[in-house]
Amino acid sequence: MAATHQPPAAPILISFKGKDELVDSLAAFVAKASKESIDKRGKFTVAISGGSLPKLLGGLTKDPSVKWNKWHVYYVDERVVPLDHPDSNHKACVDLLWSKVSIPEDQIHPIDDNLLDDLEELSDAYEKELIREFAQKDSARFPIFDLILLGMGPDGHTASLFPGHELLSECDRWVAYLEDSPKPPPKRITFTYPVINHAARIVFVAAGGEKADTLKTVLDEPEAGLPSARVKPVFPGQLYWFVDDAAAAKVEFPRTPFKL
Ligand SMILES: O=C(O)[C@H](O)[C@@H](O)[C@H](O)[C@H](O)COP(=O)(O)O
Repeated sequence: MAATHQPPAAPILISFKGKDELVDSLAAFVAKASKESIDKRGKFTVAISGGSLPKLLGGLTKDPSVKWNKWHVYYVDERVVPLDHPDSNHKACVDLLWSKVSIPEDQIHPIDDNLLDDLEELSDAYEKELIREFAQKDSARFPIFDLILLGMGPDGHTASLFPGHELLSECDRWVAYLEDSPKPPPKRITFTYPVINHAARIVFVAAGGEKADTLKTVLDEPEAGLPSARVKPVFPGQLYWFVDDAAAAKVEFPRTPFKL
């Protein structure tokens, strides 16, 4: 189809004075994305990474307009630990987000923590969760999430896709595993680039001066190929960067004013 041959749209960089402004605007953006999807298709499919992201999404839980019962939630990457372990991304999201809102339990999709001893099975099982949600109604080769939310590590990694790792070139699987993550814990599963890049909207969220050098490299020198710079939405998807001024301090890439 002609549409898929279009080059990816340029990222949209939005920088906020401080974290509070970032949190409020991110909440408003996600609430709007959720409303648009629910109005159009009756549901909102979203995938979330770990790290500081669940906390930065906290503003959403105060928005009474969000129809949580239409949300279908997945994890972009997950640490291979029990679901009640302090390192679990699911646990962080439950504690900071899902325990405060009313998403039906069967619409929140954590990893199967009966399979922690077999990473191949664990990642296959998670891939099957995605197939159940996405593959029945259309024969698309990859899932198309309404929204994927990502963080970025100081080495430029995103999800559990790390610099120099062989998973950077994984193009067939939807969900892959690794046992050698440089960021602890070492065992993780992760969406691959094709899944991330097929989302309708991809939003990176990064705050704090310790991300300034990496953000500059990702946005001003994408050819350096850091994992976060390899996130390039397939047309007509759109990539956004929601950052604070501290993270954007060194970036020359043009900012776009925030508007809903
Ligand atoms: O589970 C994880 O470790 C991640 O999904 C990872 O990719 C994270 O999003 C970044 O490392 C940013 O983490 P911070 O937001 O905490 O810097």
